[in-house]
Amino acid sequence: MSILIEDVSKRFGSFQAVDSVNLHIHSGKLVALLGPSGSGKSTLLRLIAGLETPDTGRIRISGKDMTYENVQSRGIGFVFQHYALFKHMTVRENVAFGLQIRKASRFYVRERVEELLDLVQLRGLGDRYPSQLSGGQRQRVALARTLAVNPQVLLLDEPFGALDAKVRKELRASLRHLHEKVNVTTVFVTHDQEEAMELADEIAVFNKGQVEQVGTPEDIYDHPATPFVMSFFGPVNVLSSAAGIFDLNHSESNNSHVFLRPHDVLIQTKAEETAVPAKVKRIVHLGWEVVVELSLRDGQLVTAQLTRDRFTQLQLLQEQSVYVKPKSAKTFPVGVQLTYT
Ligand SMILES: Nc1ncnc2c1ncn2[C@@H]1O[C@H](COP(=O)(O)OP(=O)(O)OP(=O)(O)O)[C@@H](O)[C@H]1O
Repeated sequence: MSILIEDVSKRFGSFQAVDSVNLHIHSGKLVALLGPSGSGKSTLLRLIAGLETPDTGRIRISGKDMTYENVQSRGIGFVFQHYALFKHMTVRENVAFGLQIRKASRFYVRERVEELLDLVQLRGLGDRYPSQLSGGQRQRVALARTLAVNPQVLLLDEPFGALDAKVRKELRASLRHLHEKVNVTTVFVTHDQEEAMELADEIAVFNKGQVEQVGTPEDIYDHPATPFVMSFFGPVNVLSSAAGIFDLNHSESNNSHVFLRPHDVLIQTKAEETAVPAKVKRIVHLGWEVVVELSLRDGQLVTAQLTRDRFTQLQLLQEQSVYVKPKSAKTFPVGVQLTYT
């Protein structure tokens, strides 16, 4: 089931939470809404669910205008960060709940619940109560309970937000696995760039209520449309002038900022036509990678990230004179919003 968001806006008092958003979520895809806190992701999710009504625009699910339909008629399953399971019910009873309300036959409920417990890898825990489960297991029950009634669309609002890093990683893998099996159109809110990249078929990057870019994780990482998007996706050097890092014949004008990923800064010990002189200021060892801070000839600082092997090859020392050149860089005109902070 596809979801079409057409020019949707939502204001709370004088605050524009969602600002003229257009987004096409294709059937069967897992799409992440990614952005900093307060950028409007959850509000858009609530608008899709029917928990809020937009001020302007249309929301179509499978082609049907659902903008003013109530929550129940939208066929949507919702999982929140703190999903309240029924504490007095076992796992099995929790998963069965929606089916029993819909008066499904006892036989169907029994079969379906076991199938779902299998799907979320909780077979054998059906008789436990929520208090006897870990946080990750509870979110799996929440997913099974939501999927039990075959929603047309699954909406997840930071579902792993309250869990520790290791459990989050495990649950990401199981959500991806589950999505491949169930193939329900899924919209996932997160502020974690790595989570979005690992899970999503497509990412919509939010900033101040607007969508800055939509694309596959590779697309967005390799071809960020704006400085905001580039700086949101991992560390980046922002240089105020191109002259410091490009050789002087380079065509980049000084009316632009240069955005350069640390792993795209190449260091060498010998002079070369396109490399510019720099000095090693600081060396930080981080296990398999080494971060080197350099000062360029015009005083600008730039951070390079290299593998330990490459570092050992170069045998860099503090205050050493070296040569650097960008493997790849992006320039954005002066005057646009530079980063998300
Ligand atoms: N019901 C409401 N009444 C007033 N303001 C609201 C309401 N819901 C959301 N907002 C405001 O709208 C803005 C966007 O909120 P939203 O929850 O959509 O952001 P978000 O990107 O999901 O951020 P987070 O990750 O922190 O939840 C926030 O500044 C929030 O305070």
